[in-house]
Amino acid sequence: MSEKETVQKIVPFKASNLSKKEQIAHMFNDIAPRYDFLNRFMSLRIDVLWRKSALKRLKRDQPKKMLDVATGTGDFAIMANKILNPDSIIGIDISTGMLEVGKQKIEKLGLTNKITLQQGDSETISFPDQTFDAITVAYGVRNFEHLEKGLGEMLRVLKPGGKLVILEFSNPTAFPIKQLYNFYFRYITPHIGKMVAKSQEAYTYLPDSVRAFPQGKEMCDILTNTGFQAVTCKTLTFGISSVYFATR
Ligand SMILES: C[S@@+](CC[C@H](N)C(=O)[O-])C[C@H]1O[C@@H](n2cnc3c(N)ncnc32)[C@H](O)[C@@H]1O
Repeated sequence: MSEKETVQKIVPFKASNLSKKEQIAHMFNDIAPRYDFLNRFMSLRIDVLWRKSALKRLKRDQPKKMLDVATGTGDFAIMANKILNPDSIIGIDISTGMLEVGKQKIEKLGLTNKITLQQGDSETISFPDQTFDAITVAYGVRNFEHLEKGLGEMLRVLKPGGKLVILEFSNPTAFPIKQLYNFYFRYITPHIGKMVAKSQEAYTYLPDSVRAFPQGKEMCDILTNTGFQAVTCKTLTFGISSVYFATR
């Protein structure tokens, strides 16, 4: 079985008959109210630095029309607006619970004229070909039911020369970070998830899916085979996260 097939089989609710996509939507609906807090708490706010580092790469491209795929509660879209100041950003996600939290944040920030969140599936993006100057995805691609389908759709809606930025967890390889990270992810995160978000499944699914997800060269090859060009990967903080850049 290839890595790709393995990650598709990793689901949050092992006894459920629902598809991976349905389970993912349910899981994120459940944890939506606590999602932002847990992100900051569990990463000791380092995720904010990773997000900034990923988005800064788009500065020289000055994208005007942006799409944030798997936008969740909109954090990446909100930061993209601040750093890149495009004309508009559309965020799509399959979880209505996450979108609801995001919409409230955007309204409070007075950004409804710039950022629009709407329900949408990365595997069937409801925009015409060549619509966007740049597409961003933070911690989303690992959750897709069909990774290549999602990547193919992003390629389709990007303008020629348009840029894709993917931020995703990866597995550190160096001693002792690898050992500390594995211990934290395997034994601590599920308990924090259970206590705070009342969902041990979500925070057990997190390390399981990260472990199985293609990363580094393997992920670059998948992007290249999908049709992206100039694909590069940069690891962040000992390889705990990775950013992939690609051009249509
Ligand atoms: C870990 S959250 C990331 C949210 C946000 N991008 C962030 O950086 O905080 C993953 C998100 O991916 C969404 N997702 C998973 N599969 C999706 C799909 N096929 N299409 C759109 N969104 C999807 C989930 O609903 C969830 O909100």
